[in-house]
This record gives sequence, structure tokens and C-alpha cells, in this order.
Amino acid sequence: MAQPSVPEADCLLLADWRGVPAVARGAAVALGNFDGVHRGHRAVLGAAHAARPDLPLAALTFEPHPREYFRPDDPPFRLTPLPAKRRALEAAGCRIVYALPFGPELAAMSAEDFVEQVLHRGIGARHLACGADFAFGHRRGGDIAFLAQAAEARGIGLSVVPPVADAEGTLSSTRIRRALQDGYPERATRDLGRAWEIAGEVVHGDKLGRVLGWPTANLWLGRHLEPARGVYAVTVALPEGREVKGVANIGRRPTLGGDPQTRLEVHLFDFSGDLYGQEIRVRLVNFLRADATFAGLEELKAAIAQDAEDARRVLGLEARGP
Ligand SMILES: Cc1cc2nc3c(=O)[nH]c(=O)nc-3n(C[C@H](O)[C@H](O)[C@H](O)COP(=O)(O)O)c2cc1C
Ligand SMILES: Nc1ncnc2c1ncn2[C@@H]1O[C@H](COP(=O)(O)OP(=O)(O)O)[C@@H](O)[C@H]1O
Repeated sequence: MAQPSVPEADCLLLADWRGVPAVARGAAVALGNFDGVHRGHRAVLGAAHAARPDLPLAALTFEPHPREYFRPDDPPFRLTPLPAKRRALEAAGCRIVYALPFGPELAAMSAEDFVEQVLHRGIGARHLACGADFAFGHRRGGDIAFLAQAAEARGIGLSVVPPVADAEGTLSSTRIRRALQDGYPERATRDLGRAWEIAGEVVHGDKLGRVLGWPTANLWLGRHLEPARGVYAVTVALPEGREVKGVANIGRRPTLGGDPQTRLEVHLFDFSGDLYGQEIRVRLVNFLRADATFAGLEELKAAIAQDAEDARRVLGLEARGP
């Protein structure tokens, strides 16, 4: 019988395990939260594909992240909110992404029911892959040993992938979050295999930037993790597909009295145009300095000029005269 095939160009995003279209059933399915889609996650995806290259590759993940559901008052911690996760999973070869709504029903579901109702009957998985520490079902009651026998009983294959590690230890989303909070975006880049980015819509600020001579496109962090506050050399993906270089501040503008919420402000080099309302993606390349409180606007302006020069140098741009 011919295998189901999912059109090459499309990555199907499905938010339910019920009513799955026939074309998506019978996949090789990688299981996990996949926040970041880092090199370790991609090893799990790679194992699923390597075991069954004849099947479409799917990732099964949850939205919201279970931790967002269980601890809604925690500060935002996501490396990849869903749109970014989907893009990264697609880039890693996924043709189907399940973002199952994590709520009371899934939180209460036993491991047995998860395998039977969701993986077997629901999405019709033919092969599964997960990391060695994967646990699932009510109170994480299902471990790898359970999954192995439950999968085998249903004729479903299973690949268990050992942790990806380097000299500093095991690669994990937690390690990447810590690197970003400590001001080491280049470590995040290494572990992710791409620069970490904050995506969002450009909103109106106080219109002070252009008065200072440094117009900045402003974004809220939303569900993204808050990285170390301070100044970064960045690259920015514009909606039209172009990537431009810039200098960004992530902080609460203590010089101006302090804001209640952290924002990202980015000045794009050699650019003029209206970005309001547009979705941009700001990729952190290097941390240049911590957020500071200056004595006044002239001092702030001088610091920004120095930051811009530093960022240009780090990013390999020609220095710009005063
Ligand atoms: C490269 C760069 C570095 C900045 N560093 C600081 C800083 O250390 N402390 C601070 O209070 N504000 C800092 N700012 C924020 C400015 O206060 C902000 O750009 C200005 O208030 C304009 O705000 P607006 O976009 O709402 O008009 C920085 C901005 C840029 C572009
Ligand atoms: N080189 C540039 N870098 C960033 N934004 C720019 C640039 N040139 C023009 N802009 C536009 O100017 C706006 C920022 O100006 P600014 O005075 O800082 O206003 P706001 O306080 O609303 O952010 C951006 O949202 C964007 O539309």
C-alpha cells in the first residue's frame, strides 16, 4: 500500500489529536517539548527520520508548554514561542507539527491513555523517538521502559536517543536559558545551531529615539525569556526577507526613570523606513555591556554612539564617522 505523503512545501500544524487528517497519520513522531529546537532536540528528530525515512517526520509538542500551565505565575521562559518553534521544526525536516493544547485533560491523562488514545488511535504513529529522560502522562507516570512495552504491544517502533553533550556537559534548554540570562548569547548560538531570536511586532514608543539621533524599533518580549539586560550587537530579519545589522538595548530605561516592563529596542544600521506594525526577528549576536543609568540625555547619547561603533565592529561593518 502506498504510504501517505504530506506535500513537500507544507508543514502541517495540528492542534488536536482527534480528527487528524489521513495524510498526517502513519508518521515517525518525535516526542517532547522541544523549546529551542536545539542540537539535542534535532538529534531526536534525526533518529526518528533515520529509523523510518519512508515515513513523514512529525514532532509532537504541547502548547502552552506544560510548565506555563502548571506554573502560570513564573516569569516567561520560552526560547521559542510556537511560531518560532514551528519554523525551527520545519527547518529540521518536520512535515507535521502537533501542538497539543496542554490543559486539564492532558494533565490528567494516564500514560496508558496517552499511548492508546493520542499516539496510537489519535495520530496513528508508526514510529516514536524521544530523549532518554522523556516522561509523560499524569504526574509523569510513564517512563521509557513503559513506553517501550506500550509501543511494542501496538507494533509501534521506538528510538531512544542518548543526551547530546560537550565538554561543558549535557545540552539542554535550561543551559541555553542560563547562558542568555548570564549575557552569553554566543553560547546559545552554539547550542541552538543558530542565533537565538526574539520576534515581535514593532510598537510605538516615546518617539524620543529619533530626537536623540538613534531611532529604535521597539518590541515587547511577550512569552520570550528575558535575557541579560543590556546592549547587544544584533542582526534583524525584516518581513521582506532581508537581514540587516543593528544595535539593541534590552531593558527598562533606568536613565529615563525606569519602565515597568522590559522592552527590546533596536536601531538598524544604514536603514530608514517605517517598521510600525511589522513583525521583525532580532537575533542576539554579542553582549556588549550591561544596562546603565546615565546622568542625563547627553551622556546616554554618547554611550549609544559608542555602542553603535562597538556593534559595527563586532558585526564586521565599516566604522562610521561622527
Ligand atoms: C544602543 C542603545 C543602548 C541603550 N542603553 C541604555 C542604557 O544603558 N540605559 C538607559 O536607560 N537606556 C538605554 N537606551 C534606551 C534609550 O533610553 C532609548 O532608546 C530612548 O529612550 C528612546 O526611546 P523610544 O524608542 O521610546 O523613543 C539605549 C538605547 C540604545 C539604542
Ligand atoms: N534605522 C532605524 N532603526 C530603527 N527604526 C527606524 C530606523 N529608521 C526609521 N525607523 C523607524 O522609526 C521608529 C523609531 O523611532 P523612535 O523615535 O525611536 O520612535 P518610537 O519611540 O516610537 O520607537 C521605528 O519604529 C521605525 O519605524
